[in-house]
Amino acid sequence: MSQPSEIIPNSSVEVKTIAADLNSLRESLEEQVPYTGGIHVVKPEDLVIYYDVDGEMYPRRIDLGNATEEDLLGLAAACDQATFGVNQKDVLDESYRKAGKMELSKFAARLDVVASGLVDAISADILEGQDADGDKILRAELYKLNVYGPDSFFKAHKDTPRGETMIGSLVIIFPTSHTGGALTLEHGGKTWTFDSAAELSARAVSPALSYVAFYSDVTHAVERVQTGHRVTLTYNLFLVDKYTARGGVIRPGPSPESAAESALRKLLANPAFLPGGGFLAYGLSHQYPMPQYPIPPPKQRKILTDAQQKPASQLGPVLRLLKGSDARVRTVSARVGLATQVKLLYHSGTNSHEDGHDVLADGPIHTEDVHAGFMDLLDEIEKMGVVIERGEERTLELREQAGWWHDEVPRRVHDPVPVHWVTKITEHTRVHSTYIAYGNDASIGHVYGNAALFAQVPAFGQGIRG
Ligand SMILES: O=C(O)CCC(=O)C(=O)O
Ligand SMILES: [Fe+2]
Repeated sequence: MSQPSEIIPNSSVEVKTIAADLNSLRESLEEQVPYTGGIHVVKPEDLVIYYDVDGEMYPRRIDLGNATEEDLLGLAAACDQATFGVNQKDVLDESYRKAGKMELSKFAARLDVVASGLVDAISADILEGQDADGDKILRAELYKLNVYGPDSFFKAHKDTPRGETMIGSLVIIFPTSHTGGALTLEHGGKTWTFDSAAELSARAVSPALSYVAFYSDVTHAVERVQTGHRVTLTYNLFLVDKYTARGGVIRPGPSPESAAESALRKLLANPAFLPGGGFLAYGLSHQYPMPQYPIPPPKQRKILTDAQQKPASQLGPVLRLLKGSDARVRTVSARVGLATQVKLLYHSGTNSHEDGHDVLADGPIHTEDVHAGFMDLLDEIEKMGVVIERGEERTLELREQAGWWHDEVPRRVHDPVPVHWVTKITEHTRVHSTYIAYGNDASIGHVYGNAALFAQVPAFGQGIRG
């Protein structure tokens, strides 16, 4: 068995430097904590809520800075039972979520998250990785009031995205006396706990409330409340254009992305790095909604020109919505003069992973053309995109997934474009297509394209490397 040439170590100093620089780029992009939380000092009147009670003519007033047990029981009694979303339906299931909820039409909160500085406080963290001079700000829209009495909880879930530009959620926890009800968050295999009750009682600042904001793709749960009442307001967070946003606040100062930027500049200045050009590739660390792809009927497709058929823009909305370290890739790349694009990575191999190629496409594969089975599908995949080199990192990864490997015998001759995977491909954001697979019987086969970020690097001596 001989190893494929691409993973034979080359002892030249240049190659070592490339590995070290790729490593600093990778480390600088390491996943940040996907939430932010703390205590926010407010004015006494910010803790006041007016709410309707069925059958009563006038609203009631509750001061959540000084609420008695009786006041809180009154608020809890005015709530409906909280539901949660399953397959676009609201479901009531007390084994999954036990809490009271009040719709926007039934209450008015004095708290103004923009004026009180809370949106500013979370923006620096939630917009981390976005371009400091960028034109995006956060808008918080009040969504609901919840009351978690004794034994209330909400099991692990992700919040339903409301609209294309929703980036996360903000939860405000009022300083009512309670224990338990910590929020646990999970992302990328790591978990965090934010115990707002403990935070509030540990800090003797008053009046103050506790807040936590997290990205939409973060799984979270509210642990059982042991005593007292945990009263919250939840807000949906949208990423909006600074110039068109109503009443927004511009995020504070630039956050330096300098480590990533200098590693990238050093790579580009190195003549041995992608000498003939290629791609820097980054797996997405967050999840994004993928647009739905209507497949044009065959007759209409015949008369479309190539340019009209070009589906590159279909992935454009994902690029605009990038969060956290994904956004940082785009920002840092732009600073050094590299444009990034979201593309789909298809693999034209069989289950052994070792054969076949990595293929980059600007849109989902047109599987409706595939009628002759699996090999025809592989052809179709290779025709519709750019075949890229595996590179050392990805070859090792595929080999690990397969659990074994053998000599690589390419199925066809190609001219693969060199690529360096800075961070591993993920399966958070993928497009799924079906095709008709012929075996003993015709059946439906499935093929996935995983979205990732790609920066096209010019050949040494050209463009920004000139
Ligand atoms: O109350 C919290 O901390 C989180 C509530 C929540 O996850 C939700 O309402 O979707
Ligand atoms: Fe939630």
